[in-house]
Amino acid sequence: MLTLSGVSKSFELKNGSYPAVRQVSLEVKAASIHGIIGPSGAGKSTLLRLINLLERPDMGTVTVGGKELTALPERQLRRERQKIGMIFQHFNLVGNATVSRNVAIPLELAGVKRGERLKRTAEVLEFVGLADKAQQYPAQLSGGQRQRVAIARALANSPQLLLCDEPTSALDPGTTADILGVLKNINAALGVTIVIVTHELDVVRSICTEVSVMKDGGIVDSFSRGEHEFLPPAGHSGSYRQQITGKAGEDHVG
Ligand SMILES: Nc1ncnc2c1ncn2[C@@H]1O[C@H](COP(=O)(O)OP(=O)(O)OP(=O)(O)O)[C@@H](O)[C@H]1O
Repeated sequence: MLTLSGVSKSFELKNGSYPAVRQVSLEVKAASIHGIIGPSGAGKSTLLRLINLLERPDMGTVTVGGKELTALPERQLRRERQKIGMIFQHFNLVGNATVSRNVAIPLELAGVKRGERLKRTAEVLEFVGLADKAQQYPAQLSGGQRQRVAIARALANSPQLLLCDEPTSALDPGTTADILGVLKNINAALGVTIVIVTHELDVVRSICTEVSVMKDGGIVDSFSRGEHEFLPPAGHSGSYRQQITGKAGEDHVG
């Protein structure tokens, strides 16, 4: 579904160049929920932004749904990007637009006609359980409701892939469980592949089917629910794999 091949990204700083992502190759299976975990500064968010080319890789290729995004001219890239939804830790809603308008923005950008836009907006708001909030403004909603609006907006153009950057880090535990339920449902009911960057091991335990561990810009370990059972939190330290599955892993963080 998604293939990264030898992808690298450096940032130019005053005192030289900083390699945030180094030579990452990664295969994300269709209809999986793929978690990317690792310590702060490991390059997780940068890697996620490289998938939809919000950041351009310095090297390597990004292929989504059989199309090599890194080879596309800008216009075609914009069209392909519409098939990739994204949500963020702080929701990134437009404050002076209603819930309904927020959700309709990507449809407007995609050139969808008004009638179809209204229909689709109502559909996705219904899907996330916010049909009754359509005419409210983001400031009138709770954190969990705002993230639901952001999810509805990300789903508006019927994406095949949903990228989630710390989607529950600003939410309390109850609301986190709620939002994870919505993401699980998107994956199960709509078959959308999900890539989720998180530093919360519980998020990985509760919804991910595959896990990549990042450290210093590279992927240092990967494992799946198929090969290991994910355990409830035991509170012990050790590698990320150890904390999630109880089995020794290849990273030695924590
Ligand atoms: N636009 C930028 N310009 C300069 N440096 C950047 C930029 N974006 C990220 N970095 C640096 O790249 C490194 C990786 O950042 P990134 O946000 O990808 O890490 P992360 O694993 O997501 O961390 P966190 O969990 O703290 O969000 C960090 O050292 C960060 O300071």
